[in-house]
Amino acid sequence: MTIFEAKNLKVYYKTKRGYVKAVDNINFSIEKGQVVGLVGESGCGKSTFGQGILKILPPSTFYDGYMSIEGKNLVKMSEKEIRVIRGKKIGMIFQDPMTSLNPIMKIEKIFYEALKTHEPEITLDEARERTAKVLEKVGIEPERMKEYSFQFSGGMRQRAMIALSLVLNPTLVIADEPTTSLDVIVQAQIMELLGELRKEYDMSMILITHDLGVVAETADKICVMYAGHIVEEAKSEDLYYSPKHPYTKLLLKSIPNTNIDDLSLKYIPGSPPDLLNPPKGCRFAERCPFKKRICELKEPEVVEVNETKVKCWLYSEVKV
Ligand SMILES: Nc1ncnc2c1ncn2[C@@H]1O[C@H](COP(=O)(O)OP(=O)(O)OP(=O)(O)O)[C@@H](O)[C@H]1O
Repeated sequence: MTIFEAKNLKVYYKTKRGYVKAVDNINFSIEKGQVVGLVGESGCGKSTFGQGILKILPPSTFYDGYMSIEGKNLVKMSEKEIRVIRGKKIGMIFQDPMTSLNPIMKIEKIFYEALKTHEPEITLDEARERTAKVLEKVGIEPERMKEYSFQFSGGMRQRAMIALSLVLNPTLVIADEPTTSLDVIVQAQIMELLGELRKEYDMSMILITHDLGVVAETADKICVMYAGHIVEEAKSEDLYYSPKHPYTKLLLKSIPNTNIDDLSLKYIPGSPPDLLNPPKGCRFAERCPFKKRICELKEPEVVEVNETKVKCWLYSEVKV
């Protein structure tokens, strides 16, 4: 069952110099219980997509196309309507836990406030009970709800934010770089926790990261974003073992490994195009080692190759 989908979705920032086309005509879907990784270099539009789903971007942001949660069109929803969805239907986990965990409120108060927004009748005792349960699930002793988030370690704070995103039992959770600020060991623990919770709650999760290595084990499907477009969409193992788009291939090569003898390329030369004025052809053409003439002239369509969707002229039937 499809939980969330986007069709020809555009999310543009309005600036004095024009529109920044951060999410430009993307198609995306996520099924119940599925984890979808959204990966790509910094600035490719991942966070814009994640935050655009919840419409927590500046009020001047332009939305067009279609996106829906359980069939309800979010593009057309008013701020009042979307407030009912935020937290309750769609939860969000940010890179910096302080975005959600107000440092001057005790943990229990933060959870109480979140619950009250959607369940105004809830009592403090009921909220405490629900908070205790969900804190336990993420490995935090319930008594610690009496503390402030600054008394927690980085990993614990991240766990508390995950608990906060789960307390309303949302259908979809969007996790935006949930482990970037943590050390490698804690990073692995948090990823493991997210994997366990996803099974237990049968929730769908969009996992946003610049690091393909992070989503390797957790995601069922991976979407690779480049300059506002999704350029490849494939099952995780297909993406790793049989990448199609030249950008995905380079991205995989740039994953750091522990082999000190391997001094091969660890970054992709060049930089992404300006999204105020993106090129009319393929947006990756300028950096692509396999560039053909058509690539700079015309935007490629998305084609399906062995169940992988790829937006690249190399796979097109059209001979040029
Ligand atoms: N408020 C804003 N106004 C104008 N442009 C913006 C705004 N926020 C982001 N952008 C631009 O939109 C594009 C996409 O940014 P976004 O943060 O979504 O990328 P990202 O892939 O999530 O990168 P990162 O991993 O660095 O967060 C970038 O070109 C960025 O400069």
